[in-house]
Amino acid sequence: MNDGNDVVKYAMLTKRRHFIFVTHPVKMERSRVTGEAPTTRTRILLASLSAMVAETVTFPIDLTKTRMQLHGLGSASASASAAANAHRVGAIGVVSEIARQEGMMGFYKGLSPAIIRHLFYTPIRIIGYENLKGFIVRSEANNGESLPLATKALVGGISGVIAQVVASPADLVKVRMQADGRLVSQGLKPRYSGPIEAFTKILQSEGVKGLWKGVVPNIQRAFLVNMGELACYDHAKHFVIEKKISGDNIYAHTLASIVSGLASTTLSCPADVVKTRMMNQGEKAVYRNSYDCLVKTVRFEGIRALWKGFFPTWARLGPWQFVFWVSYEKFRQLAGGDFEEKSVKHVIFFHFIYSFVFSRENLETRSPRKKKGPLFSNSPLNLMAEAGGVIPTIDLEEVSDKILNQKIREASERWGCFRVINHGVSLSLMSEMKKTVMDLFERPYEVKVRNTDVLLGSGYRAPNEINPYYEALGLYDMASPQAVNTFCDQLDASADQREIMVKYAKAIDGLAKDLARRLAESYELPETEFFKGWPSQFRINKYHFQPETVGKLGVQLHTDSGFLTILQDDENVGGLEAMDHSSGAFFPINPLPNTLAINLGDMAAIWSNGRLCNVKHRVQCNEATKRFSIASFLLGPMDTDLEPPSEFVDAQHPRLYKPISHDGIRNIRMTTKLHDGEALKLITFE
Ligand SMILES: O=C(O)CCC(=O)C(=O)O
Ligand SMILES: [Fe+2]
Repeated sequence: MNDGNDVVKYAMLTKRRHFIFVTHPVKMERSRVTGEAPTTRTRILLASLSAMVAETVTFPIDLTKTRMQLHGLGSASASASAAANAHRVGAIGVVSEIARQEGMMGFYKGLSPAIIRHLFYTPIRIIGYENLKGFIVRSEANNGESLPLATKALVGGISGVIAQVVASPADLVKVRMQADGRLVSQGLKPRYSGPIEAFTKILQSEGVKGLWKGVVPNIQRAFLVNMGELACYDHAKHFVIEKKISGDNIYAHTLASIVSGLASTTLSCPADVVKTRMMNQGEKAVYRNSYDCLVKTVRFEGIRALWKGFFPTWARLGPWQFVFWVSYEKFRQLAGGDFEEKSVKHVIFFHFIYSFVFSRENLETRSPRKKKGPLFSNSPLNLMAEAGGVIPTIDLEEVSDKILNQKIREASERWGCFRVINHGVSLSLMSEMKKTVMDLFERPYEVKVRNTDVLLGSGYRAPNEINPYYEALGLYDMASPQAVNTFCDQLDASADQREIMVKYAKAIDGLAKDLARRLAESYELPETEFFKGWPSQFRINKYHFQPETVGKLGVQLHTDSGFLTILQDDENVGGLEAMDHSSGAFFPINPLPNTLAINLGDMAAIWSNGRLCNVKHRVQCNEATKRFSIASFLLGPMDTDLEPPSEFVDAQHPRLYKPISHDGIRNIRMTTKLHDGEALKLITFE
């Protein structure tokens, strides 16, 4: 069964009548033993089968990784706080949780879309590589000479690119179905019933072009991965055989696959880092393009930053390549004999079973959180948060302090934001304050500019070119009655307004400190007044939303730099959105009268050694109505460096951030323009 293809022509037959992978010097002639070699069609099927085996064997690793992210347990791309949480439960905890709650089959949810993708991607790149190489060898004058590694690398890269372009729709279907799985895990309805429906729906709603969304970063990665994988496997294998380290057997295949796993991880890691950063930078572009991102990452964080997340990537690529190559070689051996006909049929049968019969069983169709999980149990608080995609609401009059503290901690770790009711700030004070705020913005420009900065950016901000709909007034430090009075003087506030301001500042400051203390208590820390002497900043915001601003951003995606923010958001006009740090999805923080919204900021992530989530949020214009909000920030130590209490640091939770004051973190944010929490990456320990 030889279709005379080029690889076959130059491949080497071993004594056991099978071909080893691709061409090689010295023994380049065609075999005279049988002439039997797997045809292109057979090799496509064998590569598919091997990819299925590799995907099936290593899928649990991927699933564990995804689950860790869902738990907010971090990965290369998740936030630093998530990464820190990862230490707490870790991969072993997640694995045993899946096994306990869902049994062995729990490890294989979502396998089908992942396999479908490989049924396109892997055979194309493997057979593409083999055939393309055979073609080059044939056209070379020195027929029979080995190709240099660089040529192999190029051929590997090109094959990967072609495969990725063809497999892109399948890749998209896989990604969408996995995202669907997350919807299901949050109690929401999935969008697609299986891969076929996903494909047709994407085609209908997004057109043919929609099927190739995100193809560019993916082909960049495919180039690097395949350059590493195909060329290094090929080269390493022949090296091992030629140097007689091993014969052409499982040992050679194992050694070569280890080399290829390491090489492809090393090559693709920087691309992953750049891709993640580009994708996470939101509307306010920090990096102009991938190259700029690469340069800035190296400049600010050193060259090693490009290999952040090496281990999680390798943990998947390494075993995958090992299983793939060893099975592919084995199947090829078998295909040389009588096995072939039968195996082809088996492969087709397996394709069918895997791809379509199990296709509905996509990732996370049963929520891992339906039962009690170690990190984030399904307390009513959390179910509420997840079912409607709204942040948790916590009643501060909860009878049990212990339960209340626990709720505050859970919400702060998982979401980094929550609403509080029965917070002790009276409704009348809140509405008087709102009226005062609206009135202060009515002052003429000459008056408003008297509200000068104490700290950079603490005073008046007029609408400007970059942000024409946003205006703010503010003061530092709101815990000081004198500073509040100065602010009132600047703005010609009436005696009544002054009184309201002072009362409001006192109430909010008390609440902020109460919440901070409760957090410390929830971790059973001996030092619960850790925030003593920390200043607070106060800012009132006015959004000049108009019909033409609908859909635009009033405030860009950012984290608050301080420890904790209390926000009296507009009770009538929505638009505030927070990002779920584990999925990257935005969810609205809808207005809820008589409540306050709480955000955790950068200082909280530093203090807790990454446990608390510095939530990313933004304000979007949804309607053409003016919006007002009143934000109070408990900042952090001004001129002493903040370090996590020793309880947050141990062997499993190594120290994440270098000690820094609030002023320090603010300066980094200002100079690097990283306002979305990414500045913390610049102070991490390697
Ligand atoms: O206006 C809002 O609702 C949010 C404002 C905000 O995020 C901030 O001032 O830091
Ligand atoms: Fe904010």
